[in-house]
Amino acid sequence: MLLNIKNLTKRFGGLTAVSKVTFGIERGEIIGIFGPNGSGKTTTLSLIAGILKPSSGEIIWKDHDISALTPFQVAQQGLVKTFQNPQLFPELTVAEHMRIACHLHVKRALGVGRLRTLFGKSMTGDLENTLTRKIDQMLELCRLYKHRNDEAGALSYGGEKMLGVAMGMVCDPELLLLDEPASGLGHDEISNLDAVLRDLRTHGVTLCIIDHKVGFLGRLADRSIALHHGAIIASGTTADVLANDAVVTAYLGKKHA
Ligand SMILES: Nc1ncnc2c1ncn2[C@@H]1O[C@H](COP(=O)(O)OP(=O)(O)OP(=O)(O)O)[C@@H](O)[C@H]1O
Repeated sequence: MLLNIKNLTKRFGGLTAVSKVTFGIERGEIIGIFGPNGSGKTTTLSLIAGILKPSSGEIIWKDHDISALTPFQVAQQGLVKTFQNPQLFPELTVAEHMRIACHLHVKRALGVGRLRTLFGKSMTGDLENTLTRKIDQMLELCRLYKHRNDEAGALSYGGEKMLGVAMGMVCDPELLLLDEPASGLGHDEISNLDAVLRDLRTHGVTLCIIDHKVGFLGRLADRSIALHHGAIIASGTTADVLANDAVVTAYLGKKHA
């Protein structure tokens, strides 16, 4: 098991946002997390990414408990979270954002030792060229290469969200945690996202995805969990979870096509 979450609990004062959540993720899987607004999805991902600290429970990554690590230390271990709405600089280009993600997340936070791991032994030659190659590769993967010299302010909303994914990918995650990557996207943008995420998996990345879009995540995720009031109410194959009576009642409100 790549990641093992055991009895994960997060309380904000008197509110229990995440309650004894237990699930695992195998390498190469795409895991979906469903649930109505306020059910604890983002809090769960933020706990895994080290952005929040659990009130109790364990987050075991390759046999080590990472629940006390900082977000940078968690990223160093290979777990990276993207944000629902990435905060971009409108006047900087797509490539410049990627460079910021490289330098901030990789060079400064993760250290030169990690850079060597990322870019291989040849890195000692020309770091700039290596970084540029890495950035171009990730922009190609995320279908953003043709926009590399465009200012972020000129991107569509879908392009902005995809840049957030690309910036996460340049940190070379083993597990990418995606917070509502399809929210606000149109049909064509969702098809594009679907294709990109499948390519990321082929590229060797394990994915854990929150989304409200049942059709999108239903097609993509191998397995899913459904949360309600912070607790898991169903888990299993995505088709089984979406057909589960408790999920239909709590989340979907009615049977879906
Ligand atoms: N920092 C915080 N302080 C206090 N309460 C919080 C905090 N963050 C989240 N909550 C509460 O915890 C509960 C779970 O929130 P969370 O954002 O994890 O839900 P969600 O399932 O991601 O919802 P959505 O689909 O609307 O994004 C909600 O009741 C929310 O108001």
